Amino acid sequence: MPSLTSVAERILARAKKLDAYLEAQNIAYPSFDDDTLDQLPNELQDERWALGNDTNELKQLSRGAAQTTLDCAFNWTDSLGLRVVYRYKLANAVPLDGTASYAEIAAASGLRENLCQRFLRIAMGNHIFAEDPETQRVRHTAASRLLATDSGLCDAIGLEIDELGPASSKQIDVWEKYEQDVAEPSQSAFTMFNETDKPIFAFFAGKPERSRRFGDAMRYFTRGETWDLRHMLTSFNWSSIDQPGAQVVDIGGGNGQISQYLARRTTHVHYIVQDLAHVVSQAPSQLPSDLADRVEFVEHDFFTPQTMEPPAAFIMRWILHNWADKYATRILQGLVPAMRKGTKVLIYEYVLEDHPVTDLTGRFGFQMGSIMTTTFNAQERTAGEYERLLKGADPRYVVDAVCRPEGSTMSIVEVGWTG
Ligand SMILES: C[S@@+](CC[C@H](N)C(=O)[O-])C[C@H]1O[C@@H](n2cnc3c(N)ncnc32)[C@H](O)[C@@H]1O
Repeated sequence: MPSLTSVAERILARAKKLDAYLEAQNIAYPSFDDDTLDQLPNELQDERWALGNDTNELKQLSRGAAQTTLDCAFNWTDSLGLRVVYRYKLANAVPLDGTASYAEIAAASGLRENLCQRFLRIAMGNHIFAEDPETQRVRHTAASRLLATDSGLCDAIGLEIDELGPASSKQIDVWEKYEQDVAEPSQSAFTMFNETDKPIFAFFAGKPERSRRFGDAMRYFTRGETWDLRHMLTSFNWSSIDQPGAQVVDIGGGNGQISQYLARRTTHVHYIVQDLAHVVSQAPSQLPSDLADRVEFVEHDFFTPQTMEPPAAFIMRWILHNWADKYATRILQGLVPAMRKGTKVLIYEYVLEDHPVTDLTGRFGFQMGSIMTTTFNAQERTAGEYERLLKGADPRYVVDAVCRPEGSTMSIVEVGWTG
């Protein structure tokens, strides 16, 4: 194990690099009032996240085994503080460039003054809001200001703290009531918590605001460079299938976002977006008219066998991770009647590392996995788990490559067919 000093020196070297850039560009050092590190160029953003990872390591080493584990156990109190802030819209009760007393925040939010004070002070422990030591008036920090001004961030936080986090409290009850390999989306922690037997999206059908928040939160989480669809282009050789007459089937393709993107970057391929009737009936109205002859929407339930001629490829983004192995197997078996030698299945998913990850940025996949379990009784998978899933669905499936391009969150599992 490196000495504390050597970890600290790594941190110092990274901090110096960031400071040097800020100084050269005349940008202020970051503070809890002004998150200037967002202005770093892409190549230094990696350095910034590495600084956070090293700092977290030093923090855990210095707090020690017992206290670090207790910190983990006490996380729920921070979550509760943030949930109170979110639910009572306390960020909107403080002027963006001024201050408010606890009594004023209480009057604006409807939360009792003593509760405002107690829970805002919990949030302040994480530099979400600050209190003037003399007047005890509350002002914004960079974080609390974002809660008042960035609706995407607010929805992302709301989904985690007010929807999925509370639902996860039922996870162990689900295993005890059903079985540990429960596969039904209608028997998830989410459904048990919400006292429904409807899977999440059917449940949301009667709840437009929760449904909107879910959609907007997903858009927030998947914005930015590492999610950019351009990574799809470098993770597979599209020119190998871009021939006259070629067809690509976008399984559960929703509004056809992936197919539209690929249609603009390939010349010949015709894209068939398959989805359920209610999606397929709406999606074509959002299709740009210049893509009308390249992208087609067809109703197809992916649990039923394909009846079309073998296409050049099937693509699936964010499909298999929503389903337990039992159902993911059926989805893959549904493709079999349209598989021939040369047909590809391109699974575009987060592919989980097959070892524990301790750095803060790399833990994302495991967090996603917990979300899939709580919500659908599903999971993220490692490359080995995809391989086993495919072989179990049909031994003629073969994993040709797993490619995660530099800078990409997502990977393509490229699957062939031995015939
Ligand atoms: C998480 S979304 C992914 C959408 C799209 N692939 C994308 O990456 O933007 C899952 C999609 O699967 C579709 N879906 C769910 N059950 C389905 C089924 N039985 N047959 C076909 N599509 C289904 C949903 O309507 C939704 O469009």
